[in-house]
Amino acid sequence: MESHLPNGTGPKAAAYVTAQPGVQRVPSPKLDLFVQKDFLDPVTCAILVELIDARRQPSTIADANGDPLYRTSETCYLDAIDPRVDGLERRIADFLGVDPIFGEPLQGQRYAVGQEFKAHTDYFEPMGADFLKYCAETGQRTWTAMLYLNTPDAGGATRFKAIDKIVQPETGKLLAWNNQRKDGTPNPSTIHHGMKVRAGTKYVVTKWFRERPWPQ
Ligand SMILES: O=C(O)CCC(=O)C(=O)O
Ligand SMILES: [Fe+2]
Repeated sequence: MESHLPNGTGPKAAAYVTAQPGVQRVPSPKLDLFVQKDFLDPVTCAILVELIDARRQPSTIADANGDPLYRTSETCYLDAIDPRVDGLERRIADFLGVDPIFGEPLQGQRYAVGQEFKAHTDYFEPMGADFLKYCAETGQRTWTAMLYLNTPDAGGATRFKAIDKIVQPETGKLLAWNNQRKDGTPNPSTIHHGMKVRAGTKYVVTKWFRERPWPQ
């Protein structure tokens, strides 16, 4: 398998993920977006749902834009000391070919009916007020890996509006994209929207990787 830089950056990053068994690459020249069904088994997904339910707090955002309904979900950090979380973090890093030292702690999100995360990008705006606060030490975000832990009864899809692609939430399905273009600049075509849940509850975990190691 082709290698790329250990933080997941560089022109070969997408080639590495494309070579993973069973992965689907969403065809688009605008961004590197991948879907892997059944990445995690339903029993482990259910355990993670329980961990999120036990720890959830209202979500926050960087570069707050004054819209209190921008991100209405609840969030928690999941502790890598828990062996089930640690195993998943290593599997995600292996899938992307990224060294786990570049990973932020795994984050869980819970969306009740009507909750959403409006259209946004996961990288930090280079000219934004919060850029230095979030990026001075560890650099920009490189890859996002997001795993659906359950299948909500209705709604809760993830929409990539720049490429007109909607991914439906499904227990165990992994979604991963490169937040950078091949030249290392942030890719605005990664803009995505965690759409409103219409019935039931939606649970996801998200893992972001950085250009430089995350302090352990
Ligand atoms: O829940 C979703 O579908 C998207 C979540 C998301 O974009 C994020 O947490 O950054
Ligand atoms: Fe996001």
